[in-house]
Amino acid sequence: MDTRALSLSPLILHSFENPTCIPRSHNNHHFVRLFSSIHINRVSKTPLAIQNPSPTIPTPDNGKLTTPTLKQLCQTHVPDQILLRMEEVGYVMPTEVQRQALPRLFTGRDCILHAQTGSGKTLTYLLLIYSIINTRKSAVQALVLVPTRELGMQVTKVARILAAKPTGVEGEQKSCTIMALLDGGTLRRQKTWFKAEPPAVVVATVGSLCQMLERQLFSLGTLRVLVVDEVDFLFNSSKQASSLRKILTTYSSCNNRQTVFASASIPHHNRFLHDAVQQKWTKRDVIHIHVSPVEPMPSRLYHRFIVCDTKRKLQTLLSLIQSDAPESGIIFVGEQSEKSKKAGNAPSTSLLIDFLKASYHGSLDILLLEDDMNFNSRAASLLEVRKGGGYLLVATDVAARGVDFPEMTHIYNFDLPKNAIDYLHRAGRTCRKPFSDINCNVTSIIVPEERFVLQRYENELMFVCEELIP
Ligand SMILES: Nc1ncnc2c1ncn2[C@@H]1O[C@H](COP(=O)(O)OP(=O)(O)OP(=O)(O)O)[C@@H](O)[C@H]1O
Repeated sequence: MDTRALSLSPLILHSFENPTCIPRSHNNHHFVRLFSSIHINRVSKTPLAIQNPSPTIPTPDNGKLTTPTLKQLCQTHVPDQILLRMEEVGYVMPTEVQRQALPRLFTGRDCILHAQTGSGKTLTYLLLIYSIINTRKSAVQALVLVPTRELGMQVTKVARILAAKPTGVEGEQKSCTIMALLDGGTLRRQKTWFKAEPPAVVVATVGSLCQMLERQLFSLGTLRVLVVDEVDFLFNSSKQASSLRKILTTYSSCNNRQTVFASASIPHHNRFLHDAVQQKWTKRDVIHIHVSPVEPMPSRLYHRFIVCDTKRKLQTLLSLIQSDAPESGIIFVGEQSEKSKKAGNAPSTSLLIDFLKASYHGSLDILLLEDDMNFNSRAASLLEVRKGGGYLLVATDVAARGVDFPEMTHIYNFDLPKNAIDYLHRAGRTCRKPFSDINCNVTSIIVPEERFVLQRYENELMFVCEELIP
């Protein structure tokens, strides 16, 4: 998968329009900033090189141009109660994706939201949802599709935080109801809820939603906004892709709804845009908002690797943790193969947990999150993580997509991810505080034969990995 060729295409078009701006190096930060806000209408193949696409507004006192606050960006679109709440929980200035996307989303255009991990895509689409739904109407008006239960719980939580009544606001205004319809939940309660009064917003995993739709427990006929988060992951999943297609075309129509696809990675995005229109998943004038196309990972993220032989990997990891002294860290481990399971071997996650419990004497708690755990144990691990206080989370890629761990400072790839996209999402569990200047680290522990694999990821994602000498 050559992600680089595709993510560079906007640059090539822009450089063509402005021959004096052709960059010398893709790692040049000035260049990255200069080109961070280019938009291309790929369907009509019309390059729209917009340097500053969202409004800058004059301040009343001195007439200088300044960046609008989130509230100013949303003011005439999102209800005041949500805006008050948004500021109350600390969302004051927009992140780059919010600044670029919100004015366009409020015009009703379908959109592909393509921006770095931790850049604030969730708040972007939730503000769109709140700008559209009518809380007095008793119907499902917005649907957010997510790949995992963990991400669904997180999105539901943020949506409910925003919908809660702001402090000091009196009155009986009806607040927005948000239902989580996620794998591993019991659908009985949701069935009763649907019958009594349908929620305005549903956050769902594809499997659970389809079960409800197939049993005709509700329909998507009243849908006004459909968001597909981690869209590339969902379309890549053999279990979920065909159901997702059905939701996009059979159960609902793109003419009745505004559709948003979001992810930090949309490989072959030109092709995806083309397909989205052809298959009628979106309307023809869908826009692609691509923030930082030449810097797909946050610039505060430092990438390192250390080479050792397989037998020394555990000891090397321990030495790294001791010298880094992370506030919190995730140790990513590959999933156990079916062959290894059949042979009765213990999974690497268990071996690692046992090793750390025996050899690590620091202050961090050691936790586990993997696919094979039941949903309750997974939720318990996440709850511990969210309490804060410092932990080392041993995890498979179930923790790599979308999950927000704001306090995370270090990622360790005990096993290399399978591809560059997985590297990007694992790395993206750090550097998740917009406007912070704290640097974070991703360290891969590799055997000599894996150096070329990591090199390939560096080329595809355009980052430099520094070697640590043991
Ligand atoms: N305007 C803002 N001001 C302050 N914090 C923000 C703002 N917008 C988002 N955040 C915070 O930034 C963090 C990352 O946001 P979010 O989870 O939406 O990232 P994302 O773009 O969806 O990342 P990923 O691609 O990894 O899913 C969250 O902790 C969120 O609360």
